Amino acid sequence: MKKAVLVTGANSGIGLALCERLLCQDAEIQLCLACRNMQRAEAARTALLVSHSDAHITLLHLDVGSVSSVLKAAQEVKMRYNRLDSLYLNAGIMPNPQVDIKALLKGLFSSKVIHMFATAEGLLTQHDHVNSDGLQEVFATNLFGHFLLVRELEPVLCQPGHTSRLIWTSSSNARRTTFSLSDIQHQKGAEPYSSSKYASDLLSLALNRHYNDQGLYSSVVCPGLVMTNLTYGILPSFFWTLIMPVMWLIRVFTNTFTLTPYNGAEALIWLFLQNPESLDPRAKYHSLTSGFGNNYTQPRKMDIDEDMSEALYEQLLELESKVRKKVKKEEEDPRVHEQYLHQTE
Ligand SMILES: NC(=O)C1=CN([C@@H]2O[C@H](COP(=O)(O)OP(=O)(O)OC[C@H]3O[C@@H](n4cnc5c(N)ncnc54)[C@H](OP(=O)(O)O)[C@@H]3O)[C@@H](O)[C@H]2O)C=CC1
Ligand SMILES: CC(C)CCC[C@@H](C)[C@H]1CC[C@H]2C3=C(CC[C@]12C)[C@@]1(C)CCC(=O)C[C@@H]1CC3
Repeated sequence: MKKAVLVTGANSGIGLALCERLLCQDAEIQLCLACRNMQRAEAARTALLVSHSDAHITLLHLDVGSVSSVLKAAQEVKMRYNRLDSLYLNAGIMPNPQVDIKALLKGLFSSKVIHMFATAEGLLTQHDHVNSDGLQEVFATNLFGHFLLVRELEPVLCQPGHTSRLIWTSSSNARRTTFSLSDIQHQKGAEPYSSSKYASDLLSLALNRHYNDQGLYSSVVCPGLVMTNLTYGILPSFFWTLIMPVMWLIRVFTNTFTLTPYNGAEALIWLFLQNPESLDPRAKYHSLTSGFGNNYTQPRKMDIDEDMSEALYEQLLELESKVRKKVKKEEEDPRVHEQYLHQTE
């Protein structure tokens, strides 16, 4: 039976490299690229077909940061597939990032320099905003849209007698101190990216608790520091190219500077090849690249606890029920959405 695999944010960076590597692993898979921009999705499909001309690759329009788009895309997936074997929750954003140069210089001369390069702790802030659903954009894209997608796809992910897997692209930037159960959308702080990634670590644990008995398993991955559109939004690409030799040197000490999307996709591919039942729900699987350029995957325990993950899960269920009610009302009377937008302004 051909495996069906769906990848969100598949048109560039780690998502696209993952698709390429999945096709190298198993040329028979039915691969679905779920993207918000269909032109970029088509370009990615064309690029993949150059090296895998017989591959079965379909496109799906999905803006994971929009509730209505997620619901529509999920309907489409349920029509196309009886079962999904793997769902990669990879799409992600880091809007308006700012590097704290002072903290970077200070960190360079401290004993925590390696930790700083591996996690970016204390180095990065972002400016987030409210989207048209009235949600914080980073939370909506990196976490909530994906949560809603999983919930909607339950019938194709939880098939009797089969196991399916969810694989979240999290980050080493995920930090407990940036996340709060009293502000899960991170409306108040300046580190929405870190908060959303920490929330995905917590959510993965909760999903395992609630869905393992239905054959659905969830894991989280850290791809390391990878040169993609996301990192080119932090510093311009010419700067990264200029300091590439410095980064190769840093890689000798941390192994987390995977640098290329191919290397960054290592743990995502490794998980695809494992029996999901054998995986540790409390581990984050890191893509690592040695100083000699060899790739490997390493599980590391996450700083998460069951109570916090359950509390987040309950809040997400509540929010899900609210947005579903709103969508239903809007379907009945489109003016409700306009009123709602005025209220959130
Ligand atoms: N690069 C790095 O160093 C690291 C990245 N990550 C994570 O890896 C994942 C992939 O990012 P990366 O490859 O680096 O960056 P890219 O910007 O190259 O890829 C992000 C992908 O997500 C898509 N995307 C963004 N917003 C949406 C949306 N609303 N709906 C659908 N798709 C969307 C983008 O589409 P579009 O082209 O239309 O913008 C793009 O395809 C992210 O979750 C990121 O947080 C984690 C750790 C380190
Ligand atoms: C000499 C250079 C290596 C200086 C670069 C300093 C910083 C811009 C980077 C150091 C650690 C990096 C990092 C990320 C972004 C760029 C750095 C802050 C991420 C936050 C990118 C997205 C992630 O999910 C995790 C990365 C951790 C490390």
